[in-house]
Amino acid sequence: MITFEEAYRRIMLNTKDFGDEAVDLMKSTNRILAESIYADRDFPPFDRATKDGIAIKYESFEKGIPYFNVEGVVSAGMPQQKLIGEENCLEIMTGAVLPHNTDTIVMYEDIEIVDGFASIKSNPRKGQNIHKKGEDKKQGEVLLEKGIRISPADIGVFATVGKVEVLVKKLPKVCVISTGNELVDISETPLAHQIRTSNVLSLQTALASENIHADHIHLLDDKKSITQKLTVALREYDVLLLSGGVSKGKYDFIPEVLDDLGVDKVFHKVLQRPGKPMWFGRHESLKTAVFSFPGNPVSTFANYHIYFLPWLYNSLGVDNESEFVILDEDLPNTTPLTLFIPVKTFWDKGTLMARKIENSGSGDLTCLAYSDGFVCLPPQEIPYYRGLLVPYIPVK
Ligand SMILES: Nc1nc2c(c(=O)[nH]1)N[C@H]1C(S)=C(S)[C@@H](COP(=O)(O)OP(=O)(O)OC[C@H]3O[C@@H](n4cnc5c(N)ncnc54)[C@H](O)[C@@H]3O)O[C@H]1N2
Ligand code: MOO
Ligand SMILES: [Mg+2]
Repeated sequence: MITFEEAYRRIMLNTKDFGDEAVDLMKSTNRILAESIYADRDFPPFDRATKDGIAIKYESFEKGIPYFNVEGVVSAGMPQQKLIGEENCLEIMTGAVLPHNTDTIVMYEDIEIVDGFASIKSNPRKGQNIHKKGEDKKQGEVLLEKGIRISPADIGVFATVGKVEVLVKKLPKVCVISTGNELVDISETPLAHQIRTSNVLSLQTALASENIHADHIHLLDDKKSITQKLTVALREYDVLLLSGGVSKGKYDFIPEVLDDLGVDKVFHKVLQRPGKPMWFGRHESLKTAVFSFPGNPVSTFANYHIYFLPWLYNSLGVDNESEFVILDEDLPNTTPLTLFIPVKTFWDKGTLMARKIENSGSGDLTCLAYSDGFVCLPPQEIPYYRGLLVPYIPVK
């Protein structure tokens, strides 16, 4: 059986670029930007008033002129105006273009206007209250780098440069597949020997937060129908995420059927808990990636985060930054397995700490609802002790 590190390495050797696509900017949040965004003009594009007040020529103030004749009012949205008399002023509003022949703005709070004449009560500085053309960015400068995850703030940048559509990384077409005769729909009342399906709903929801709207197929424990449905699914999707039917049981047909259908096994079973019977493979000609997660709910959920998400991010060209937390208690690992322990994190004096969520094993799905990630503890003779920094896989 291979180690977790080896399984992870093999998964990362099988990532795939799904190409790029143009999408409406309003639908691009959380997608990965596939082009760099440049300033189409200087920012700001003109000398912009930053205060409501009057625009003057500073030289006139320096000369000691006591009253400035108000020539008119300039508002945002007006083309550039001109101060005619150098010793006069123009009232100006925030966002307006600085008029010709002016170089300084004095805000209303620092002036008094009586009968069309403004007097200045403060001591203005030459050039004050003006956001200079090109001060933020020059035309042609990179505003956003290719490869970032698009945030609402980035939408504002797209809008300001007129990017109605942006190029983003294409997402894979994903199908989540549940298996098992014991599973019934959530709308049904299960009989004593049945349970409601839950794993695939968690997976679909997790995928939705990656902007992936996955289809769902259910497979009964019957080899013939599994073969038929997987034959179609392998052709229709880029990625299959299966849950269950992958262990040693008499009805765990998945590895066998995948093999029959020509999916090349990259590995089956990993020295880890939960999630040991994990199977991963790829169909050479169809290029479908198959993640077959062990059916116990914690195993499916953990392995989605441990293997699938890093694979997805890598395929999309996103940096997969490692995260760490500090243990709030001693956690030994005397097994030969890498343990992924569900934890609840909390901040303590600026440090992110993690405390184990007690659970009765990988069938205990309620523990997932109380945790917000897994700590990763590879086999080690001495116990992991309180205060130690350990790798952390946040649940997304
Ligand atoms: N002889 C052995 N038995 C088992 C081993 C082993 O190494 N040798 N491994 C155990 C481990 S670890 C796990 S994890 C499970 C994995 O089993 P399968 O992948 O074959 O999954 P199933 O048998 O189909 O189901 C297991 C368990 O999970 C429940 N389940 C499955 N799908 C769903 C779903 N969509 N929603 C909710 N719950 C689901 C299912 O009802 C079972 O209770 O094998 C151990 N056995
Ligand atoms: O890995 Mo199983 O996931 O231990 O129950
Ligand atoms: Mg089984």
